[in-house]
Amino acid sequence: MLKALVRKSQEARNQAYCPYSKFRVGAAVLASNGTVFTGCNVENACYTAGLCAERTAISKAVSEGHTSFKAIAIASDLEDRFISPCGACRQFMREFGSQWDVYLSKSDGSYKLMTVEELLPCSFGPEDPRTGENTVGNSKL
Ligand SMILES: O=c1ccn([C@H]2C[C@H](O)[C@@H](CO)O2)c(=O)[nH]1
Ligand SMILES: [Zn+2]
Repeated sequence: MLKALVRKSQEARNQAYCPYSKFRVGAAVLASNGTVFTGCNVENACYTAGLCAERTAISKAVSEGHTSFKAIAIASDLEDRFISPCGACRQFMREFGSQWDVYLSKSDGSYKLMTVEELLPCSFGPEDPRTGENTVGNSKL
């Protein structure tokens, strides 16, 4: 089951579009209803416009109506190190909760399990901004 999610992230890695870094990354996110969405990194000649694999996969899921997730697996070609998501991806995951699982894998498919909370402690999330009709700026009326 989780091995299967890691395998799907490895398959997605094959689609990586990374002519600049040549660093292939794949991700597979498991929605709460059991559907899996995959993604790869998508780089751009304007380097800063590039997308990470994790955000590609999560955006595919959200754009098809899924905002509740059980787990995400991430794969790279690193042999001796577990791939570790960048800060932007950690925050992107956290938008959809802190208590879900992140499988960080090595190229041989071995993995380390961490929660979003462990990857991004003391986080800022959707519950935090106090905006809306009963507030002015940051002050609750
Ligand atoms: O967790 C990660 C780390 C890096 N990358 C991508 C971004 C860029 O395309 C390349 C090199 O940083 O790898 C990901 O997609 N996910
Ligand atoms: Zn990232």
